[in-house]
Amino acid sequence: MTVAVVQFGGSNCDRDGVRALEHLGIDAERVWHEDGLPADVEGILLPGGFSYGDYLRAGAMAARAPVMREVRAAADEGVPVLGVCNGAQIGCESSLTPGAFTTNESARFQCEHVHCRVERADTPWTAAYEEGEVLRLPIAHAEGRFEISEDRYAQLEANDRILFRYCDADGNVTDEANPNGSTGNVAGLLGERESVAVLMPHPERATLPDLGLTDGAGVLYGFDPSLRS
Ligand SMILES: NC(=O)CC[C@H](N)C(=O)O
Repeated sequence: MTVAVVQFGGSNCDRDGVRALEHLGIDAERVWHEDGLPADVEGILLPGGFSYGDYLRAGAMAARAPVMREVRAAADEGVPVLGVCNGAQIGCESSLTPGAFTTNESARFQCEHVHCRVERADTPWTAAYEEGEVLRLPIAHAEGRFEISEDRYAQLEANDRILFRYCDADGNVTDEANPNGSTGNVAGLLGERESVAVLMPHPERATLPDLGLTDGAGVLYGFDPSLRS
């Protein structure tokens, strides 16, 4: 299993992604977007950062890079694709996942630890957890507010595509526990296939024990569930 961590100009979590994946025993390599995906790619991580300086809208320009056509084709074949933070913004901008990530309610960049509730534990990205489990994860974004029209939100819920919601330490999904004003406290969601997911919190920054938090490792095991203990 080799995961391609796709680096755009301005990505800054690509190395963190590789380190976290390798810590879990998952082979990973950084791939410069202009070089295209390796032919034998088995997983794709769209890492966090500030691709193209977040100009226009965060993720908007990277979403239009030619490599994203390859990412879409791989996703359609069932290759697991995970977008983290700026990667989540790229995922929504390229319609791998519905909705959009826009400016935080605070209109500020927020770098803090939050709680997230696992909404379903029967997907590759969440099978390491219990449904309702509360995770402690870092966020670091200025444009993390998930927005979607009312009817598409209803569809998301009806199709059970919400993976994580911001919550308090006891798992209550409240306005106070919503760090950025996201619709429905949504912190992560699935694409059309369960093998495609995006989330704003950073699982790769909560995997290496030296960093203090390890709750994110379960998400990364989505690339290779056989390694999960
Ligand atoms: N950590 C990141 O990926 C940053 C996300 C994005 N550039 C923002 O500030 O919204």
